[in-house]
Order: sequence, then structure tokens, then C-alpha cells
Amino acid sequence: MKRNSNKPIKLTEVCLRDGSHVVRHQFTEEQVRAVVRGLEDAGMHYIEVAHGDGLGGSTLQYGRSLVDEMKLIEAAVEESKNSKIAVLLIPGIGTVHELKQAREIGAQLVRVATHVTEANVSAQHISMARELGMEALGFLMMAHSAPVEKLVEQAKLMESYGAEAVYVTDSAGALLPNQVRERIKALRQSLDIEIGFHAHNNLSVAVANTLVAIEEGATRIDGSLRCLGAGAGNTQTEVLVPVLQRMGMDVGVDSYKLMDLAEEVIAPILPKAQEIGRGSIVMGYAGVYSSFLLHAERAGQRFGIDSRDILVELGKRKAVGGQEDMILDVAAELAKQKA
Ligand SMILES: CC[C@H](O)CC(=O)C(=O)O
Ligand SMILES: [Mn+2]
Repeated sequence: MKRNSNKPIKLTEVCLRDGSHVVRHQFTEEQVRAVVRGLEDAGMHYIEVAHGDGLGGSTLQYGRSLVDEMKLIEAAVEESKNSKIAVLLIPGIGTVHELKQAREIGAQLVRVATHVTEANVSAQHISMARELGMEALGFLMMAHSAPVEKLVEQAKLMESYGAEAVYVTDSAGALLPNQVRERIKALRQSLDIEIGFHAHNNLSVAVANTLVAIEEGATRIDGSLRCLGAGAGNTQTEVLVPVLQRMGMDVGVDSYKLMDLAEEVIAPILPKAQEIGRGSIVMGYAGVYSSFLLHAERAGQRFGIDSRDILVELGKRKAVGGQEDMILDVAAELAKQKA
């Protein structure tokens, strides 16, 4: 595989953050400890731990966490030696207050996430993270929904604020391989910092898209064991690692240990096996935030509406993260129309 970056691939396991959506933010401390122990043993580079919507996400709107995320982060830090603990922060949901708290208890990296057209709201958090001595990376969500030039412009803003990498975040699992290629290529040509890629497997192309991203020079790569992430989950970590090995790229993570962890520890945590169900397919097709799936299913049941219709309408309205309340509005409107 040709790669146009000299930096090594760094993997971030996101099941303890993106997977929080799947378990409705009910991770226990024991589950977090067991997963982190296994990841540490396998040699995972970074492990992201937080509420699914990032620091400060435990609210009525996004779903209350069973256990305070700071307690979970602290537990993760205690269980890790070489793996670094990362957090996610969406400005407005999380604040610099939570960022400082996470840093004090040992988080070493933060991904500051904004909608793909709103990088400007990340300036304060990125520079604060750098001041706190953390790695600070930008995370441009819903990257399918903006033209490539816009994505580049917004990534450059994050670079100017001090971000050490910027992610193309395919929140809806809507990007196709050629669209990933053009985005990563354009960023590589315009930025001096590393490029990352975060996929969702809603259209079953997460591994393929990740390979394209790596081929174009992305070096920060996300995955979730057993696809424990919102929607149909992310790039499946224990699949990606052996695929890369077969391509001659050893990322220094033990694939057998990942497989064992997925099978023995993650599978029992899943409320049901992760699969590409009708809701996920429609999210990828309509370009809807993966974390909206469970909210839309609940709203569909409550209002007697097919949740796919809700998702398609949300896609048309270009709903963005943080607009979970719109899901109920749309369901109520569709129910009225139906009546
Ligand atoms: C709601 C935050 C979201 O889950 C962040 C993320 O992982 C994504 O946009 O894909
Ligand atoms: Mn995600």
C-alpha cells in the first residue's frame, strides 16, 4: 500500500465513548476497567472514554450516565500504563471546566468536536488543552455534508488554533470510498498536521473507507471492538488490525488479544449483536448522525411512525449533533400528517 505520510499509524479505540450511545450511557466501572485492561494488554495506542456525546453529555437531552464519566476516566487511567486515555469534547456540551477535570485525573488527549462548518467554536478548547499539556486534535463531524473546500477551510482553522491533527469524521456513515479519498487527499495537500479518519459502518464500507484514508495518508485511525459504536458501529478494530497486517502494515497491536477481548468482554456488554439493520442503512443513505438511531426508534414507537421516515426527514433538514430535540418534533409532525 502506498502511503504518503512518514508518521506511524496511531489507533484510537472508541468503544468506551462512541459505544456509550449503544448502551444508553450505562457503562459500569467494572466494564470500563475490564475493557481498558484488555486494550492495554493488546498494546492499543489510545483509548477514548467519555459519555457518548463527550464530556458533560450526561443530561436529560442526551441521556444520563449511570456512572459519572470522570469516575470512568479515572478508572481507565488506573488500568492503563502505555495506552493513553483520550476524551472527546463538543464545545457547548462540555466546557473548559470538564476539560481541566479530565486532565487532572490523567486524560492525555482531547478531540475537540464540532460540526464540519463550525470549527470556529473549537478555538478556546484547543488552545486550553495545549496549555494543559494535552494532545489536542480537531474532529470535524458530519464530514459528508460539506463540500471538500469547506472541509479544508475548517480544518485549517483548527490547525491555526493549535490542533495537532484533524479528523474527517463520517458521523453518518454516509461517505463512499471515492469521497473519503478526495477529502483526505485535499487535507493532506493543505495542512501540515496529521489527518485522522473516524468511520461508521452504516453502509458496510467502514473498513474499506479506512483503508482508503490510510492510503491517502491518514495516520490517526479510529475503530471500535465488535463495532461497539453508534448506528452500525465504527470500523471494527479486531478486523482492521489483521487486514493491515495482511497488507504489510504492523501497527504494533496484538490482533489475537483484540479478538479475544471482543469475543469475551465486549460481546457480553452489547444489548444485542451489532448488525447493519434497517435504521443504520437509512442513516447512511440519508446522511443522519449515527447517535440519532436509538432516539429515532424510541420516537417512532411513541408516535406510531416508522423510524426510517423520521431519519429521512432529519436528513432532509440537515439535523446536526446537539439537535436531538428535533427528533421528537419531526416524529410529532409526521404523526400529525399521518392522522
Ligand atoms: C454525538 C457525538 C458523536 O457521537 C461524535 C462522533 O463519534 C461522530 O460524530 O461520529
Ligand atoms: Mn462516531
